[in-house]
This record gives sequence, structure tokens and C-alpha cells, in this order.
Amino acid sequence: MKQVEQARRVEVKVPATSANLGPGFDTLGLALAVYDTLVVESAPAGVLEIDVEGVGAESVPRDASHLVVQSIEHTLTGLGYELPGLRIRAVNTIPHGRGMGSSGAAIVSGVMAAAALVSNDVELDADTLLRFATELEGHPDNVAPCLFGGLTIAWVGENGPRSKQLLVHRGVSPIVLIPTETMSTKLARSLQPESVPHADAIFNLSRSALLVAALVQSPELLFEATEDRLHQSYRASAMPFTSGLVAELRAAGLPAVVSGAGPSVLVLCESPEQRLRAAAVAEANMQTEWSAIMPAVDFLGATVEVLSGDAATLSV
Ligand SMILES: Nc1ncnc2c1ncn2[C@@H]1O[C@H](COP(=O)(O)OP(=O)(O)OP(=O)(O)O)[C@@H](O)[C@H]1O
Ligand SMILES: N[C@@H](CCO)C(=O)O
Repeated sequence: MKQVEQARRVEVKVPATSANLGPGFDTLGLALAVYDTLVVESAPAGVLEIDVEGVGAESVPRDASHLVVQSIEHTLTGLGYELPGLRIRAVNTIPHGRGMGSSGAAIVSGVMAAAALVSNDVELDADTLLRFATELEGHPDNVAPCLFGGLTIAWVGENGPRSKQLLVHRGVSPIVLIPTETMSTKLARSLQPESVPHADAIFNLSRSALLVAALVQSPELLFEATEDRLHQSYRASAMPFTSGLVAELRAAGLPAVVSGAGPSVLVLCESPEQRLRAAAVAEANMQTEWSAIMPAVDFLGATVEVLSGDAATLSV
């Protein structure tokens, strides 16, 4: 096994993401301008210091089971390196367990940190970064936009996960409604049926193809393009306030969907004006405690800077 250079310090910044976007289950994802940042330093073997500020400061583990550590280890092992000691300082703003891609962001930050720790010796291409991240996350629809920014279409081919990044129409104005309750992605996935009716598969094929056109070129089609029959109804009983709010917003003509595995609601508004209307409709219909954010679409994805050791700035 190869050794990581000592006292190499890297800084990673990763965006939140919303996956599925209605019909694009496990396929479509959008990067949002809400970020976690992380400084990672290689240290003598046996050292593991984890300092967390912001989201998760009260809850995430401070040992080797921390998701970023697992991701660094997974990536370095995959590249033939021994896990060095680590000093990690995280400043998190992406909410956990709310459907905003926090686990994907933690995994991507670990993959990017590991890549930067060894970037003097190894250069990783985009597909390899996506493969390491997807191996841990299980599906590529959050980690692809987190890595590359913008709107991504992700798929798993014979040689592993791939993705295509697209720029989003400047009119598209997301609003995310975030409840205080959490939902585990694992639980939400356990509610999915093994098979779905053929007619529902066709329904989602048409809507997800339309959604790509709506997000890139024709935001006025977003309402029809965000319909779904593959996942939201199966999960509704586990998050009744979420499905109630989505229904109220859609009844008002607003393109609302469950964000990721929920329970947040994403409204993919076609203009800043529609977004203000969505905020007003949501406020009138929230039956529990929610907060609303209006993040821009992130177009950069994950970035890494090498702070010490041989300096170089990486991006994918
Ligand atoms: N920055 C982080 N550091 C350590 N652990 C994290 C971090 N972010 C997320 N996690 C872990 O991931 C869990 C949340 O993952 P989960 O997949 O259930 O939801 P999510 O990723 O926030 O939502 P979704 O996948 O629907 O977008 C947290 O409870 C925590 O255990
Ligand atoms: N496609 C995933 C996104 C959440 O990680 C799901 O809905 O289960």
C-alpha cells in the first residue's frame, strides 16, 4: 500500500442537491447553492480528530464511522493507499435527512478530499470520482450534481455510473420548504414496490424527458414536467405533511415535488415571480413547522483547494 504525504491540507466545498425532481427517480438531480465546507489534513497514523460546526455538530459521530472518514478511506483504499491519520474540520449548512443530499455531499467531500490528498501522484477523472461516490451512496442522482453542478442526468452503464451535466435556464427559480422532521433515505427506499405498472413507467418516461427540456429550455412546461407516479405516492404515508403540502401547491398550479427522499418539498418555479407566489401559498398551507429557502442553482459543483503540501487547485 502507498502512503499519503504527511501534513498535506486540503479544503473542499460541496453543494446541496435535490434528487428525483419529480419523475426522474434515481436519475435527475440539481445542485443548489447551500454548502458544506471541510478542511482535511493528513496526520500520523492513529490520529483522528473531527471538529464539526453547524448542522450535525450535535449528532454526527467523531470516530471512523463518520461518513466523510468512511468516504476518504473508501477512496484511498480503492487507489491503493493506506488511510493516514486525519484532522478534519467541517462547517456544515446542508440539513441532514431532509432530502437535500447531505449524505451525498458528505461522501463527495470525502472523495474529493482523498483525491486532493494524493493529487501529486494520481489524477482522477470525473467518471472515477463519480464511481467512488456512487459505490458508497448506492445511487448516483445526488452525488453527480454535487460533483459537477447544475442539472445532471445520471445512469449506471456496463462500466459503472456516468452522468451528463446540463446548464439550467436562468428563469428557473427553486424554493425548498424544509420541515423540522427528518426522513431517512433508507426508510423511504424500503417503501418502494419491486415493480410498477407499465402505464406508470411510460408516464414517468414522458415526464422526465419533458423535464430535461423544461429545465434547460422551456420553464413554462415545468408544471406538467414534474408529475410522478414512480415514488412519491408510495412514500406519502411516511410523510403526510409533505404529500399534503405538495398537493396544495400543485392545486395552486405550482410545480411542487418531494425533494430527494423527502420530507422537504422543492418547487421548481419558472420565474422569480412564481417563486414568491409559491412562498405565499406554502405559508398559508404549512400545517407543521417549516422553513423556506430560495437557493440559486449551483453551476460549479464540488471544488477543492490544496492549502499546504505542493499547492494546486482542483475542480472537476
Ligand atoms: N456532513 C455530514 N457528516 C457526517 N455525516 C453526515 C453528513 N451529512 C449527512 N450525514 C449522515 O447522513 C444522514 C442523512 O442521510 P440520508 O441519506 O438519510 O438523507 P439526506 O442525504 O439528507 O437526504 P436525501 O438523500 O433524500 O437527499 C445523516 O443522518 C448523517 O448520518
Ligand atoms: N433517488 C433517491 C434520492 C435520495 O437519496 C431516492 O429518492 O431514494
